[in-house]
Amino acid sequence: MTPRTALTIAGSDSGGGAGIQADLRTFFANGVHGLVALTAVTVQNSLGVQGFTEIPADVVAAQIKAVASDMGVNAAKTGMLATAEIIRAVAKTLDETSLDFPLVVDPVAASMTGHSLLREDALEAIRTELFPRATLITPNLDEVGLLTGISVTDPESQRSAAEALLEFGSRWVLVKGGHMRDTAECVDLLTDGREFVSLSGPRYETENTHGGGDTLASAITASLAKGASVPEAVAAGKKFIERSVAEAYSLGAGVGPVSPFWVLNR
Ligand SMILES: Nc1ncnc2c1ncn2[C@@H]1O[C@H](COP(=O)(O)OP(=O)(O)OP(=O)(O)O)[C@@H](O)[C@H]1O
Ligand SMILES: Cc1ncc(CO)c(N)n1
Repeated sequence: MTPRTALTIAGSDSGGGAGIQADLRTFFANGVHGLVALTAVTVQNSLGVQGFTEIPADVVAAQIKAVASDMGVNAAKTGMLATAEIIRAVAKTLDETSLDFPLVVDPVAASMTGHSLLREDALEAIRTELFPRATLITPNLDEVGLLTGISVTDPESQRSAAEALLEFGSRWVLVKGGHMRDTAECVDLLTDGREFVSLSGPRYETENTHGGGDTLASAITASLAKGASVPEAVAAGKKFIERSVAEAYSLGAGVGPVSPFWVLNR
């Protein structure tokens, strides 16, 4: 049987734990065929990002057109987009394909070690060009701060930030709480302005969370590709990332990756 398809528009992580590598292994683990529009090649390992080179914007656009016109896209996600020019090309191409698939925008600004994955001015382009086209956006707390100026420290500020982010035009917002390190639970807040869903799970004691945000967003995208509603897809994504953090492994001298391998032993 032909599986559903999910498209990732994102960068490559030479360390294999984040970026398109995280997306493809998560799509596979969720029974979805992964399609790729590569935006950048990063040079990185467990210690951080040493640099990146972006793919020309017209080549990013051509990759999206090639797969969308021939293979069909059931859902898509964006990760590292590198430059404002690529972001504009992605927005234009998504409009031109005029396919009605759900779009998850993970506004990746920096790696977890703090290295920038976006040229200056590009986060603003994600906000203006992609958020209005997004079914769901999935910022972490650092990205929430950059986008809204709100510093999330508790459930009230998490809710205010979610409401402020909705103003940028996406249908749903998921404010991830992984970076609120002094809480016993990891609480992510999902809202469309009417429904507020607090997704709570244990915070595992591990330093190895490389690729966690990408894995969550791609697990959500895979569920959307299979026809789930946004609340269903986010709940499934949260379960998926929880197990993947619980089974994260050390690799290299720095931060190891979250692991989707647990699905092989189910
Ligand atoms: N230690 C942990 N234990 C359990 N779940 C976690 C842990 N850390 C993060 N998570 C969950 O992982 C997902 C990603 O959250 P986070 O806020 O860390 O995003 P992120 O910063 O984009 O990820 P990263 O930069 O690590 O790729 C969220 O669902 C969050 O609740
Ligand atoms: C290529 C790439 N995309 C996203 C992230 C964020 O996890 C990363 N470290 N590298």
